[in-house]
Amino acid sequence: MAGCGEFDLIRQYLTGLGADRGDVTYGVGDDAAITCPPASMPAVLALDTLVAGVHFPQDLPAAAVGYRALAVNLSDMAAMGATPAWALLGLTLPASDADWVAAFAGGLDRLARLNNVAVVGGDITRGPLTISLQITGFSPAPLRRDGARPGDRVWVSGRPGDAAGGLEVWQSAHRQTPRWQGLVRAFAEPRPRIALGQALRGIASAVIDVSDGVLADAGHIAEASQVALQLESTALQPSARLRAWAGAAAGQDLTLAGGDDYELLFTAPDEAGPVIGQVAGQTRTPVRCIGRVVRGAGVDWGGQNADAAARGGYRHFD
Ligand SMILES: Nc1ncnc2c1ncn2[C@@H]1O[C@H](COP(=O)(O)OP(=O)(O)O)[C@@H](O)[C@H]1O
Ligand SMILES: Cc1ncc(C[n+]2csc(CCOP(=O)(O)OP(=O)(O)O)c2C)c(N)n1
Ligand SMILES: [Mg+2]
Repeated sequence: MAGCGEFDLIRQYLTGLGADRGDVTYGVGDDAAITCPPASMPAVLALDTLVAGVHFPQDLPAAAVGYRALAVNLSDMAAMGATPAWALLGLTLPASDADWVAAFAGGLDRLARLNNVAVVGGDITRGPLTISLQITGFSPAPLRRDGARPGDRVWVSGRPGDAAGGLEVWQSAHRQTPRWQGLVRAFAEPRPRIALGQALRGIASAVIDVSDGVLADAGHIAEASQVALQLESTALQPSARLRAWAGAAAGQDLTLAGGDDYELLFTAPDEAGPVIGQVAGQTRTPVRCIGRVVRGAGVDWGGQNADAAARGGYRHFD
């Protein structure tokens, strides 16, 4: 790709991505970005890395890769009840492919603008295709995963399992089949639940985003909060479209342990039920009550200990 060295790529495709924010004094172009954090507001910081072949198929369209790189980080902001502000982008590319970078930047830019996030800097290197994105947000009262109490109800947004089903569709001969495009979109374009996360401040006792699978991430709340989560089998059934794709049994497994959902799993006191219903309406986010918090440890699903099943959740080194 003639004329497309590192600095050309940065100048042409990676400068000024996302929203124009008044609190960015200096973005791309110097050794570091300069921003102005709001006075005495807690900052919330996260970083997630996507590796080709591990977090997304090598041949996923570049725009979807850019979108997902930000979406998974926005999901961490959502789980903390934070408002995202600034992102740093670490891009490792096997070759200087200007078309790929342009499409990648387009997908990232679209979601960044929708969420008022400015990409203020980053780094670009040669190597196996990998995207690392660091995000900073702010929250007057960040939510955590360690506050679940016995008696609380457990809730989840959206339809866990659809994204893992969508990845299966993409990796099959049915990638383009119109009938399965809803599942493919659930994987390629997850909708980070930023509005829901912010609205849950002062309501939820614990929140986590579901990246590894519902059972595995429920286990993280249980462990951090030193409680047990009892999940109802009837409330965690595969969606109709996932059942149509995968069948009942495999659809159930994907729902519990597929991962890649980027939905919010949260707990809240029993009496918060009506206000959670209002929040769901106001933020236009489907939420369902899927169980309750009790004394003890671990996760149980439909009366069975789900710790073994949760190990089906994604682990990089097992
Ligand atoms: N290389 C690392 N160095 C320091 N902290 C890390 C590292 N990797 C992960 N963590 C921290 O471990 C915690 C769990 O990380 P992770 O499982 O990736 O969370 P999430 O699913 O929310 O992305 C987070 O607080 C994260 O910041
Ligand atoms: C090609 C491909 N294979 C498998 C998966 C499934 N997968 C890979 S990583 C992962 C879990 C989430 O990744 P992780 O790095 O643990 O994210 P984090 O919890 O840090 O947000 C899942 C479900 C995928 N997304 N893409
Ligand atoms: Mg992570």
